[in-house]
Amino acid sequence: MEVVAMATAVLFEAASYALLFLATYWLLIWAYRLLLHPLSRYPGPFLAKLSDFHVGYHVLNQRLHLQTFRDHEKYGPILRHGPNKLVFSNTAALHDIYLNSSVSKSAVYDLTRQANGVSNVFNAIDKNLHRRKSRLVGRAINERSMRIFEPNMTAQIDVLLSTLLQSAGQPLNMTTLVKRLSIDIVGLLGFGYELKTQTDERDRWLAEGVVKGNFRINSYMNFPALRHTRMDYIMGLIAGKARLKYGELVGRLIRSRLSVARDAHHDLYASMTDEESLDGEKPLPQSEIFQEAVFFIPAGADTVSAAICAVLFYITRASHRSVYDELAREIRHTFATPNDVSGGPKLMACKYLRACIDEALRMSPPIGGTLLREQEESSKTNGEQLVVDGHIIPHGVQIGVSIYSLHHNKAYFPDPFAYNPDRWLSSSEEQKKVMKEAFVPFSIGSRSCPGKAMAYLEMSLVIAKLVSCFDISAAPGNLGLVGLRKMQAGDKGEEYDLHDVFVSTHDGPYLVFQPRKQP
Ligand code: HEM
Repeated sequence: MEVVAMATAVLFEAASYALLFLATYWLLIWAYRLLLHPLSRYPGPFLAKLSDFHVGYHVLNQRLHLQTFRDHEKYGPILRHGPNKLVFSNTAALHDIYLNSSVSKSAVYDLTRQANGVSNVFNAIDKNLHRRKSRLVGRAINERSMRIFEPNMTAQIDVLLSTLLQSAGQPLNMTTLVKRLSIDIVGLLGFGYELKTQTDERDRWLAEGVVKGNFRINSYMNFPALRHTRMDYIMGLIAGKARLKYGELVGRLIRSRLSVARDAHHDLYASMTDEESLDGEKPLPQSEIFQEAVFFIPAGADTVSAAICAVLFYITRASHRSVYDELAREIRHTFATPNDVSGGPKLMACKYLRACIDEALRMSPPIGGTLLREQEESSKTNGEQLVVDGHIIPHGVQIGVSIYSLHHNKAYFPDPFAYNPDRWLSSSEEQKKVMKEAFVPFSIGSRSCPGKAMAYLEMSLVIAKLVSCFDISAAPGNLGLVGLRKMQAGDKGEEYDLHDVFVSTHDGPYLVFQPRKQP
């Protein structure tokens, strides 16, 4: 009995010492981060100075882009947003970070790799590896390739139009329909595969699966502790079933692609193995090519669908009636029927359409978070100094510009919460220059989006065809409010509600489509 009591007392004492040690350890770390850390003089939320919990909480809430904006409003253009992280909201920092050859993607991108460890163009941090992948992927989705791919895209958009014709007069959730459309398009682009989620139920779960996958990687990137603790297990469970299904689907896509000739489709696989494109280089191993094709699903589907739904949301708000009328006038004047809408000089000349798209991308950027970067290893070892917006950045500090905050910075975009396509057309040349410099939905520099040409083509074709084919209005009653963000006191205007999971996800708008009489 006595031995048990003694052992319990010893254990109790050991546990107390361990707790005391842990408490002292964390107190010292927090005191260091608060008072002595090289970033201690930078303003930011108290909790963010001590730990990643501030950012982690808002990441799990899918509202980090909005919180970062609010923190900028409170603390100014330079924000300490983690013990070792600085976030900016101005163009000087944008250039110093993203156009700087001594800066690379942050090591947090490593956390987005698949279990097999193979990297893709998005998470390849090594510059040489990235350059090679980027050249090959870029060729598959540049403007030239898009001209060849356009008939596939148009055929899918026509499926959407026929769905809308069949349900004319009913309120329809555009998030559901546009996500299916954009997934079907990237399936064709990546693998030459007809997923047919617009017309067939089988793979419709993919839309939700992509969101879960994005949520997981975004949580890891912003709150890396999740990756290294048992939380990973919980996150795995959240994404678990979807991940298995995803693996099964990818296997099916690859088997189907390999069962036909290389040039049977104009897709990423054909482009990346084309001798002319390779220009004497060795092709990437098949596993890597398919890794790129798989990445097209989150990269090319949810981004474009967020943008299209945002445009549809803004142009159908009652307060934007004049925007809708002007857009309809331009499209219907340029194209006699929906079938006449195609890529090329006429579509490019639709300046108001482009302004409507750009204004939606500004207010509701599909990737609105902070793309984290850090000083290159080689630059550190050469003893070079990294200077951002006049600040010397200590080695190892994570840096980035919050795209949502930049796009809502009053210094560049007066009245930032007003959806005003005209700002892109009728502002002074000087003001246009200021806005263009601060408008970065596709990011800038060597890691900017190679899918920009495809995205503009898809967004323009969808909006132009819809406006040409239908009279569109917001659904009546409460359904018409789905997608409207609850604004904070002081935010004027109406904004499309995006949930930040790296690539944003969304719901609504619910719209009603009335077919127009065609000539
Ligand atoms: C409106 C639509 C789109 C937006 C707003 C957008 C935005 C972006 C942004 C901000 C990045 C940089 C991410 C980072 O630095 O971590 C990026 C990267 C990328 N995007 Fe897009 N994107 C769009 C559409 C597309 C499409 C249609 C594709 C192709 C199917 C695509 C393929 C990629 C790829 C492959 C990367 C990685 C590039 C690299 O790291 O070198 N994107 N995109």
